Amino acid sequence: MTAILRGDLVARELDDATRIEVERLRADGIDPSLAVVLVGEDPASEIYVRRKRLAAEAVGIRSIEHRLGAATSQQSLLALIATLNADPGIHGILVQLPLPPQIASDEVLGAITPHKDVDGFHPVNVGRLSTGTGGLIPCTPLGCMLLLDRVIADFRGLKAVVIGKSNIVGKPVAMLLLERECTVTITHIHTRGLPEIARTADIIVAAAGSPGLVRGDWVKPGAVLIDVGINRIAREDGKTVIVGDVAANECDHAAVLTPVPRGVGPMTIACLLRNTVQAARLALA
Ligand SMILES: Nc1nc(=O)c2c([nH]1)NC[C@@H]1CN(c3ccc(C(=O)N[C@@H](CCC(=O)O)C(=O)O)cc3)C=[N+]21
Repeated sequence: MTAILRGDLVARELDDATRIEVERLRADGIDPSLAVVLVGEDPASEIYVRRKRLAAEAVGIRSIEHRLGAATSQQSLLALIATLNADPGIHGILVQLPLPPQIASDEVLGAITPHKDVDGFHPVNVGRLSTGTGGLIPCTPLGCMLLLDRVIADFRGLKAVVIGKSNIVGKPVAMLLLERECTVTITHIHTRGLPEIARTADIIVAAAGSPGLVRGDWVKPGAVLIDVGINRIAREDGKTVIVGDVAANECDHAAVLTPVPRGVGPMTIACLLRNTVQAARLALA
């Protein structure tokens, strides 16, 4: 029988620790503050930005939102980022993705000063992750590792298969698994023989953005499944539901599975808040 690893419950514990850290920072004269920049009116982004604001306020982090129109130029966005970089009262900066087509995301993400880059997407933080030299760790990959820490005591030598090669999840989570001395195979939906490769895994991190991709016969008995997928699909009754990348109903021979929703998603937000207090602590140094 599969153990369901509820990310929303683990996130709540993380938030309790973050709340205490916020109080400590306040006592040291720092009011941890997160600036979230939203460009355009993407409905999913609205949901996530709202969730981030509510979660930040619940732990005492000041959340400031900057909403720009969909036609905003890259230059105007870069000017706002420069202002936020220079503002000593702002400790974390997050520019909600995706951005409208006229804006080059990598230029924008590269413009955020690395010590305020609470997404961990800046090349400096990516480099620090790759070399294991500190820095801010991307929220979803960090959330995956904190969930795995709940069920795995010793990672050394375990076989991990990451499905998905995005800069946001696939590549960084593979690095974190490597740091733990797993043997890591990074795959993607075009990988030939993907089911056979997945079947060798003690740990599967499914981050391909492909609903129900990981079938039951891709999973060896006793494997641990981290489902990062957040796929919105329309049901027969026309309602939109969120499903993961794992065909959960076929995987009751797995040892552990994170559900979608209430799995990795809430951990992403909890780790954003944790990164924000880490960045604020840096401001004290
Ligand atoms: N610069 C940037 N950083 C991000 O971290 C970032 C982003 N842009 N763009 C969009 C993605 C997506 N993302 C999620 C956050 C929380 C949930 C989450 O809490 N999901 C709930 C369900 C939410 C719902 O009902 O839709 C769950 O899985 O239980 C999901 C997805 C952060 N993102």
